[in-house]
Amino acid sequence: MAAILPFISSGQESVININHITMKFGGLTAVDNFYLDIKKGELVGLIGPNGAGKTTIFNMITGVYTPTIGEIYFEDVNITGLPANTITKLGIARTFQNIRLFHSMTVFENVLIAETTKFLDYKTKTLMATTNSLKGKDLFVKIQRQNWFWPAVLGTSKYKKELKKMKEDTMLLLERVGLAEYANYPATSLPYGKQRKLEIARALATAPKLLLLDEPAAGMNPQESIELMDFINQILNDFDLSILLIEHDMKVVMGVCQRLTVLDYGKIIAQGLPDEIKHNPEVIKAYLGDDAV
Ligand SMILES: Nc1ncnc2c1ncn2[C@@H]1O[C@H](COP(=O)(O)OP(=O)(O)OP(=O)(O)O)[C@@H](O)[C@H]1O
Repeated sequence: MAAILPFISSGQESVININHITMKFGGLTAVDNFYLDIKKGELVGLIGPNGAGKTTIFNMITGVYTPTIGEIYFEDVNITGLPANTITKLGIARTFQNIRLFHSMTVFENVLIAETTKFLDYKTKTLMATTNSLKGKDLFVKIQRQNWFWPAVLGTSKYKKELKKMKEDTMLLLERVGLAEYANYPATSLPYGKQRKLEIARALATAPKLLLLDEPAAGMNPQESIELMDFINQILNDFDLSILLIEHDMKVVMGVCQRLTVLDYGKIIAQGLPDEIKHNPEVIKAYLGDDAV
């Protein structure tokens, strides 16, 4: 096996430090002793064949799963096992492999609902995170009607002020990501590439410091992938972010990532710069099989 060179620290502050985490599902070890340190402003790629454990790592970072072994530190806070909504509030946002927009809402409303999560109380956030039967507008209406939250604030000047600010922030965000002209369009009427962009915009509305992107180029045509690369670079700079990117499209991975970690069967098989990874025999073997090396 080729040597795994440790990443040489740039001396910058870490945004996240993943400290040797393992995730077991019964007898299956989906992730085995995974570690990664991401610095502020970095864009790191997490790649590997299907089933390698990439999404499971996102699920551990975001609180969907608690690692069987190991710890995760976000800005020096141990977030291992914290509820997902607390982790969002601390500053980690994600997108999913399959687009998860609120279908019956407009572009504006999709971002507004994420803006509101900055203001909603714990119970409301839990409801949003756990309500599977309600979608889109129905969910929004239900949240607004909750007699343990909204009546207390509805009509008060504080609420009105906050709502006004949320709407302004939503419009500002849509302008910054180039979606303002579509604000009143139904979200699902947008072309596929723009729906992906909207999903990322919705994640940005929670003001993350770390953004996890799970296969954002999936299903995109070559032109949309090129635009996505520009967009990822733009938000990295404009929103003062760090990004961890899962992606199968190697053109996108090699085009935007500053360094890469490669997984196979839950284990790290290589870490390094894109050019080093491209020629790493272990990586070529994992993707193409023994005959390739
Ligand atoms: N909740 C779960 N229960 C049992 N097994 C699981 C669970 N979640 C994931 N796995 C298994 O863990 C392994 C890693 O899955 P994971 O989805 O993390 O891989 P991946 O690298 O993201 O794959 P892909 O590129 O296809 O999305 C797979 O064998 C998967 O079947």
